[in-house]
Amino acid sequence: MTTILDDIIAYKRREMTRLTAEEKILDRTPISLKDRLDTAGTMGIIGEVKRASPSKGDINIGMKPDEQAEKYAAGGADAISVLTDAEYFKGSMADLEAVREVVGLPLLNKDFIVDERQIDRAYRHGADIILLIVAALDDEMLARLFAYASSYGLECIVEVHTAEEMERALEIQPALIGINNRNLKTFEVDLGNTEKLLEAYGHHPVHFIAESGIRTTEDGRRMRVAGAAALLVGETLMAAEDPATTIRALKGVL
Ligand SMILES: O=C(O)c1ccccc1NCC(=O)[C@H](O)[C@H](O)COP(=O)(O)O
Repeated sequence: MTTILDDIIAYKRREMTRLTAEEKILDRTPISLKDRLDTAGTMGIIGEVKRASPSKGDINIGMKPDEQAEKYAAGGADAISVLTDAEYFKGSMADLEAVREVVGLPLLNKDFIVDERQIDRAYRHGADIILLIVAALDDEMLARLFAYASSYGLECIVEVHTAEEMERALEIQPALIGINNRNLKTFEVDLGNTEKLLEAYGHHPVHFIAESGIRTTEDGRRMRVAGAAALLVGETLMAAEDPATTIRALKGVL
């Protein structure tokens, strides 16, 4: 049986055939999230701009990504994540650009990367960080895309959900590893996943980012105690009346 992740990746491969390779031009230095987390005294927060998702359907289709990101920045977010996939998340590269226009924070192009051309595009549209989902890539492709992103100075959040994926991620020695609490096959969310994986792997010299399902300051505290350096928060901030206050509360969890 195919999963939603299989469907998304198949769609991405088809989408890539419409993207042409462009000359690689290095005309800016990406902003580092790693450097920021190296010196952060509080929990790092990556606020996500998310219009819709496969698990929730429409979240806030009509929101203005630049205004949403400004609210996150006002609350002290350490980075902004923008979902750019159109088919499943109703995002776009225009959303990423709109956010780039208004914030000077590290900017994550959150998409399902299977091809170098997506990395060219991320850099051109102002991203500082890309996401590499271990479950979507074989070892050779993971290493190749990681090296290609690094050649632009882009950082990678290497995303894992299982111990096996963690082992594969550590092989390429990334500075940032995202642990997804959402099972992308079943959509089940379990914060215990970050706790379990950090108990086994938290000693590695990596900034671990707890992703998905963070709703309350108690959730944030759990992730901090487990050893997470940062939280990636989407739906909770999209639903918050005052996202800046929610971010301040999450930053202060310990
Ligand atoms: O959010 C989904 O439904 C989803 C489904 C399939 C693949 C990826 C998905 N989400 C991407 C993410 O990683 C989350 O948007 C991110 O971690 C924030 O999660 P949340 O705070 O629960 O919105």
